[in-house]
Amino acid sequence: MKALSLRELEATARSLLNPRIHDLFAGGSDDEVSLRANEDAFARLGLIPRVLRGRGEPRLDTDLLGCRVALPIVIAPTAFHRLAHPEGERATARAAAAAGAILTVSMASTTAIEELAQAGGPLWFQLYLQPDRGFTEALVRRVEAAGCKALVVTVDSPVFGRRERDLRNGFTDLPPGMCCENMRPLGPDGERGPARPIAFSPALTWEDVEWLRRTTSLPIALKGVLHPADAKRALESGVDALFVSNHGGRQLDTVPAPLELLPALADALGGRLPLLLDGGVRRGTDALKALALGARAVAIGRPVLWGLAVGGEAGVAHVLALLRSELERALTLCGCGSADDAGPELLHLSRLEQRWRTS
Ligand SMILES: Cc1cc2nc3c(=O)[nH]c(=O)nc-3n(C[C@H](O)[C@H](O)[C@H](O)COP(=O)(O)O)c2cc1C
Ligand SMILES: CCCCC(=O)C(=O)O
Repeated sequence: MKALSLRELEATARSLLNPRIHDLFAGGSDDEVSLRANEDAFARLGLIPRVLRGRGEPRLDTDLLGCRVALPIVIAPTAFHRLAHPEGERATARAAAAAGAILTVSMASTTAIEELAQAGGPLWFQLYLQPDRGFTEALVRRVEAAGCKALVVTVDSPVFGRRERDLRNGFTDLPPGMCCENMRPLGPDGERGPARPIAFSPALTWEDVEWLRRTTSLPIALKGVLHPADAKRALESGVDALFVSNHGGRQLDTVPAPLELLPALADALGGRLPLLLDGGVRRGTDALKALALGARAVAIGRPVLWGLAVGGEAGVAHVLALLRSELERALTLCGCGSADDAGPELLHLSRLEQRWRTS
């Protein structure tokens, strides 16, 4: 029986997964305050529909960083898909391609980027800038050659978050036979060396982003920019988009939900950069709320892992199909013909917030 919602799918995945793997996917850092905040923020924000607008069937297709996509829902980068299903990222890539959705391939993907490109769908590649610029540049060339359409540079990880579930469970490394395939340097004959560990560096600066800007002509999105002052700084570095994200509550704990930070970031940027949002998106109404507050698209992390765990490619296809139909229904119920029709007037802001936003 197919799950009727992402919540049902999550429960099924939990019953199927090894508890250590489930915790690795589900967990957040420290007290998991941010993890809980992400979903709560959507539940707390109400929608007030418009009626009798006659907009017909809503359209979901849009442009994201030069890619024409069938829906404003992107697959966020998540590590280690082969821990969820033997076909791992290959299954995810096929489901994304069939749905016309972008897959953001994690730097910690357990499948090589060249294999994922064979699925034929649009791919973005997530990068942790490595202190070894030579390695980073070689990886950028590799993902360019594989046909990736953008780089998503994660900037919220100057050090890895402390995930107490993994410490308790003793999860330290991938099992034998699995590694971060894109961390294996390619030799001159195309043979792959042993995988390097991913470095998380507190020494990175905007200059490193500007170096990357000079090094590639691919569009660059920065993932994990949350402060309006950093959003403005990002404009100067020549990047093309921002992911408003607290890394699914896995890095700095007690960071508010991205949904709550979105309005201030949208105000600071005044439309000069497209914003994507991830963290806690589990329903079409969640996606609609983010779009109404100014996001161009949302991204989903854990739901894809639940889909993979339950049904491999078909499971991920089901996740995308559920969210797609829920978003269509939510737009229709709000009297919107597309995301362009969805603005903050659909949101039930408290009196206090209304006063703040109009002052
Ligand atoms: C198991 C797991 C692995 C992740 N791996 C990465 C990663 O390799 N790189 C990255 O930038 N973000 C990573 N993230 C964060 C996601 O890209 C995304 O920000 C987050 O999962 C969104 O929240 P959601 O899971 O509530 O949808 C990971 C998240 C999870 C749950
Ligand atoms: C070395 C793997 C990094 C994955 C990651 O970013 C996460 O688990 O949140």
